[in-house]
Amino acid sequence: MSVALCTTSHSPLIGLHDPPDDVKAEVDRALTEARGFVEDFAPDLVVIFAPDHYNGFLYEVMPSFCIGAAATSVGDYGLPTGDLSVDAETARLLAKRVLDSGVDVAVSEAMRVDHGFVQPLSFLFGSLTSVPVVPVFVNCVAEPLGPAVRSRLLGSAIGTALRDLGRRVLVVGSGGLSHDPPVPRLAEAPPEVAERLTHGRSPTPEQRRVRESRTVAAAGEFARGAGGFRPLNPAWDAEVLAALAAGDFAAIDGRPNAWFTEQGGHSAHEVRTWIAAYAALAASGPYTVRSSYYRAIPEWFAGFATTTALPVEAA
Ligand SMILES: O=C(O)CCc1cccc(O)c1O
Ligand SMILES: [Fe+2]
Repeated sequence: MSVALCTTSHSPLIGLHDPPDDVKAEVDRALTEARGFVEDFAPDLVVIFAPDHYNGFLYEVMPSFCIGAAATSVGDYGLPTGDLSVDAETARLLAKRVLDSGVDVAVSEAMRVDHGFVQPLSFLFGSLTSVPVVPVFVNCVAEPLGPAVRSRLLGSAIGTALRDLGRRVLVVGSGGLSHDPPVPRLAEAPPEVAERLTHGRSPTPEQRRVRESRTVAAAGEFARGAGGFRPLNPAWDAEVLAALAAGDFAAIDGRPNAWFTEQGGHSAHEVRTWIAAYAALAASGPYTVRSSYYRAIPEWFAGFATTTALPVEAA
């Protein structure tokens, strides 16, 4: 078996509210390089760790982690709808192995996923059905959150199980780094928003359109330095990227959730998906980062990074 990694920030504002052409071209080059890396590796299985933004996972039941044995895209922000080509048998096997390791992962036979999963999959593979995939949801926004170290243990358990599969597995992490876009929070939500965070899994197209145009408007304000949003934090982003590149999980394991929120903003918890993906890679031994791109892109409301990595002996 062999394993490779690609982690990338996502932003539904890509294509809807773009930065200047030179920045867009620079990101396009970085993403094209990542796609080339994935094509060269030619995975026969993709394990993707990604968050959700109250589209597929709501407070009706909010697991910390969930492995999907079937999954459908809700098609938020104009992204493709429809089923992912989930490798159900492998998903169920990985869930069993994760549970055996002592991490209480939930399972779903009907998972719904949003741009957190769909954007990297569409970008890296051109469709949701090009490669067999195991989707792994990591709760990164719905408080209360467990400690970040649990995502490392989840990733580590999955990486250990992957070693026995005899497959070519690409692990993907989707999200981060520092960013604090206007995702509602239950503790501060007025009743109608709390209702939506709990039960609102089927918004009308009009409700979706209104919500998404609010995100675009907020990104416009943020890019102009208005709106009172928490700034991006390139120094913190660099610190996290360096720790992951070095396999220095100890630098992150002991951090309280407040560290992520204070340094990177509420959505910075999305780096849990990167921690899980890097831990899955680390289960196959020492690794080396092959490419690492970073730029703070306020138009996309994101400290935006994309990395690729391989085990040392394969690099
Ligand atoms: O509409 C939402 O719920 C949030 C959208 C969103 C915006 C910027 C960066 C992200 O990672 C992200 O998810
Ligand atoms: Fe996100």
